[in-house]
Amino acid sequence: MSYLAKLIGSNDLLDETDGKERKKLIQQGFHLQFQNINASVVTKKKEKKQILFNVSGECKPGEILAILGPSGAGKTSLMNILSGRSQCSYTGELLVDGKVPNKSIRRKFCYVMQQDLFFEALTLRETLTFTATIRLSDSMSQREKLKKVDEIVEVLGLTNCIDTVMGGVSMRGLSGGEKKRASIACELLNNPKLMLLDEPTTGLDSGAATDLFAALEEYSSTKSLPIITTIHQPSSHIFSKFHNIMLLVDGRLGYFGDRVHVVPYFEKIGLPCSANYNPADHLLEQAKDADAKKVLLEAYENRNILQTQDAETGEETEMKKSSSTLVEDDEKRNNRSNELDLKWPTGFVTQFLALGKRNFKSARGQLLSNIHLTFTFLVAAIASIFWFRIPRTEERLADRTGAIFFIAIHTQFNAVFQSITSYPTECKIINRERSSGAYRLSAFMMAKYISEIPLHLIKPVGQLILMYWVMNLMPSAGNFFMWIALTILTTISAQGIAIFLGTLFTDFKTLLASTAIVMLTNMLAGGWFVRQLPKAIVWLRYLSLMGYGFGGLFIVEYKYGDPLKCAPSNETAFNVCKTNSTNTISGDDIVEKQGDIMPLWLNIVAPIGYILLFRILAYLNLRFINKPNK
Ligand SMILES: Nc1ncnc2c1ncn2[C@@H]1O[C@H](COP(=O)(O)OP(=O)(O)OP(=O)(O)O)[C@@H](O)[C@H]1O
Repeated sequence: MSYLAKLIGSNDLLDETDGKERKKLIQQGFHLQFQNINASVVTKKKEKKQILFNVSGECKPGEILAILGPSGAGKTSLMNILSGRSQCSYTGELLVDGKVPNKSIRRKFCYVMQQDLFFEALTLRETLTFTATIRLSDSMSQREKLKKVDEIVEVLGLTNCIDTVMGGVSMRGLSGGEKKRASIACELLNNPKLMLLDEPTTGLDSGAATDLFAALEEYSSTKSLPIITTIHQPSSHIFSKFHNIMLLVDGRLGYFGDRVHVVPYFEKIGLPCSANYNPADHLLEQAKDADAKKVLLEAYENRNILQTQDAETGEETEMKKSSSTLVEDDEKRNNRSNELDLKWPTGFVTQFLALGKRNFKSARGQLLSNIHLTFTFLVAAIASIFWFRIPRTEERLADRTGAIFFIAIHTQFNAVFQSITSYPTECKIINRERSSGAYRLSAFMMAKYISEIPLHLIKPVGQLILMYWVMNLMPSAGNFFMWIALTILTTISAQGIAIFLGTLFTDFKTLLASTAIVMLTNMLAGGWFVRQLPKAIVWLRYLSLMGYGFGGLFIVEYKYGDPLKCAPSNETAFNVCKTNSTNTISGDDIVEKQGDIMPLWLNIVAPIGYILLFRILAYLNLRFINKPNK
């Protein structure tokens, strides 16, 4: 039995759970109607470009609507608008069961986008388990959720690759077709009431594509689920599964109506399709041909399919009644997206734990990869060679201070740049998940802040353990543990800067450039390279995390360490060496000579402030400014 046949046979897939007693319900899907959708984008040259022109249509429960059209016709743009995730500006009307959809209705839309996005290092099982844990109601036990995962895996034919990593740019994993099915599986776990599929056959061979649509057709009719799909070149077999066809030609409607009427319609307008020729191919050829396009658009302008259909059924839809008054614009849409809706499928704790687990697994693969561990060890080894067993003497004071500064800046640069490298893919996935209302932002942020900390600490602490003894830093347990504590503090606070910048700049090149500028300023203001900052920017010293990191280590090493042996009296830079009979320089003298070193308490309190400040700023930025499209 093919996986599609099994899918058809699975009655459980969309069952709702009601407390202890699980009732099998036939899922009644939504009736989606849209009218006069006009959309435009602003090009790089700052010109407004209209990409959709008065596009109208509908999809009833249990029907499959296929949106066809040549590349660039506007199919994906329309799908983005219907799913509520469009970034372009648009006007028009969209109704679900006769009402403007709110956030909780939109959460029941599932949208399988063209690009499959996953955390590369997670296996398919981990990915689906995460989705089930977070998207299926808390009233289901984890065992039931896992059972559902198994069912979906089986019906979608993914059993053989369940323990394969998802893969992506940096590692190989699932094939394209498997990833597409994995995307569908993730969405099915959300018990959708409307399915939107953008090019679901990409990466599938013709047999698998046919199977997929056979299943979708059956699925749609048994669950009364409306499915809207874009598709490039369906075979005639797949074409026969569609109930309605929408043909887009340069953003305009070339045809919208019943699939069985499409061939007679084309014949009627003078664009006949040869017998035994795939109607889908014919439609696309006409939509590309300059002369045929004109005929198509003119013919369609003089016809209103919705009205024709209504005339056939004798019904007047609410959409038609309200079309002249209910025109949705960007402002209304934004207001609507701010509506308070507390109906999350799962509670904060479930979301926090699941997100923390996923984040940990995903970051572990990246932060503790062999290449990173080798790099960490090599840096520690090279630094240890350069600063090998520095004697506690005045002659080597500059070298010892240089080693302290190196450790302070290396810890921070490492924490920041390692954090930002994962953002480009991570941000896209998270925006997509937030758009579909998968979890609370607060649960995500808390999970991100906490789950990654141990991973971020392993390398700097490991490096420090090696370098501390080889470099001959103050040989006392108290000092050593203070160094470890300060390194942990510096790492966590630097990670906060990276998280904030990552939420601020979504484009990776901009993120990289701005991080470099922030870190350079941070370093220059830190009091090592420039001792006397110009008056106008002296305040930067108080913002420099590098300065606090360096200052803390400096005080612990000198002030709370053994004194240094003086240089010969004709070479010493310390007056105390000329008068002091012990021939040593105390930590206080060194701190005083260095100048511009903040007290230890401030070097601890300020990074703690950074930890909180940048994490709060990152949350507020994602909450109110860099919001995903709803
Ligand atoms: N942000 C944007 N800036 C400029 N042009 C855009 C933008 N988004 C979409 N477009 C343009 O809008 C038109 C429709 O794009 P869309 O991706 O919807 O087409 P499509 O039919 O889905 O194409 P394909 O089948 O190749 O995916 C194209 O001409 C595209 O270049």
